[in-house]
Amino acid sequence: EDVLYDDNFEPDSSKFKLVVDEAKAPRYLLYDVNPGEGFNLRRDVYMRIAVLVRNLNEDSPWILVLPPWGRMYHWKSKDVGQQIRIPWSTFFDLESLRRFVPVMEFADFLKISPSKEINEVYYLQNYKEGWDKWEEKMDKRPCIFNPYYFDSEQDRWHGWFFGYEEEVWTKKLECLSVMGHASFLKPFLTQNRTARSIMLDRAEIVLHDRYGDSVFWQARRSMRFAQQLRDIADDFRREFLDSTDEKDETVLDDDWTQMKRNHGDAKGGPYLSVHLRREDFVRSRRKDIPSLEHAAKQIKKLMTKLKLKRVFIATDAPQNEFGELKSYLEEYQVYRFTPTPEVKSKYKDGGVAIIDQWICAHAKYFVGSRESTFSFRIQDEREILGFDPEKTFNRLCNEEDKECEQPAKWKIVY
Ligand SMILES: C[C@@H]1O[C@H](OP(=O)(O)OP(=O)(O)OC[C@H]2O[C@@H](n3cnc4c(=O)[nH]c(N)nc43)[C@H](O)[C@@H]2O)[C@@H](O)[C@H](O)[C@@H]1O
Repeated sequence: EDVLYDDNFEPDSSKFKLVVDEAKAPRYLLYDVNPGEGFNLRRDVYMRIAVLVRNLNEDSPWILVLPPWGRMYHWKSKDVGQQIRIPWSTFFDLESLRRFVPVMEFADFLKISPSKEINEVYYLQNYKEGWDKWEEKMDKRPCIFNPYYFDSEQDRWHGWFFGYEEEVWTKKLECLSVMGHASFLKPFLTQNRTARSIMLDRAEIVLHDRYGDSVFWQARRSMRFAQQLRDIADDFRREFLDSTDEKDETVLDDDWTQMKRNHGDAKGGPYLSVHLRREDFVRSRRKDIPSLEHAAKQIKKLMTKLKLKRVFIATDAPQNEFGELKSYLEEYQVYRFTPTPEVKSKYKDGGVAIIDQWICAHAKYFVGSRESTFSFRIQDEREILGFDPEKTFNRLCNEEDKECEQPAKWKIVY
């Protein structure tokens, strides 16, 4: 059964900054991440793969196929229907992504591959025996764990495939033990000339090529949130927090490639923003997560120091915990974003998380939670907007943690 690719399909290629060799048909790189990982770690994995695909495009055209969002452990809302097969355009601005690397939605990939086959799937894994010395290497190995299942009648492998498990399949599945950076896979991918579409599952196994360099930041800057979500967050800022881009000096350039800010350019709105990570972190990071009362104490101290009246709380806490926190902060105006049923059903838990992040990104001062990638992504956003790092790289501490070491300052590089 041949895979019928439409070679003329170019997803809005006018925006590509990359020179795509017209003579060669593009190839497709797909990826997925360990099901246990949350939204913001997945965004980090996207960056690793986007840098790889950009690197691949230096030699021949490759398109990164965006893995639909879903089946996320933290996305628990029951009132919004099943949270699977969510396209990237719900959350991100595809035009911005395409200024860094050619991307297409998985649903569009399926349209141009009617047989619904992904030619080859490589399930990445660590080395079973562990390692003494870190060195870049990869080897085909027996699978340590294999979540795919084989249909011997049809000679096909099936698996989750982003919620398309009924339709999508592959003939070839292999496990690859890898220790290395994302672009270490480049020779493996380019020397394989037969497969038009290749998927890397468990892509979080590979590392960033160069964490924190200018290419890393280009990938990060390209991940602009969808306009519709930014609009909802901006309306909330205007209505409740006396915050607009003009006043706060956070106006965005339309094209991120043209945008360059110095630290301190952004002033931010007259409120403190807090990312208070609760839920599973309360149990799994007992030493880091403060009690609600102690969180309130730290918030009060900041409010006094910064002479602010308003505080915005982004949190995954249930409403009763939020109520408790609020009760300790009676002298202040305490806000939480609560979506209307329409917004919730349209944008779901992921969209609400983004709205929270965008509001946090625009405050005069931000304080987050230790080792939460949700807080990290807010920090990067503030670096892009041009805040003073002192007003960004802060965290709440547990009452027992007397040192209260503050987060590393990963400053933007252009
Ligand atoms: C246990 C670990 O937790 C790690 O979580 P961590 O880094 O905080 O951050 P995330 O990877 O984003 O996962 C946390 C999820 O919880 C929800 N959430 C957390 N904080 C907020 C908030 O302030 N507002 C809203 N609206 N939602 C929030 C949201 O769905 C978010 O994607 C994962 O990345 C790891 O993969 C792993 O699962």
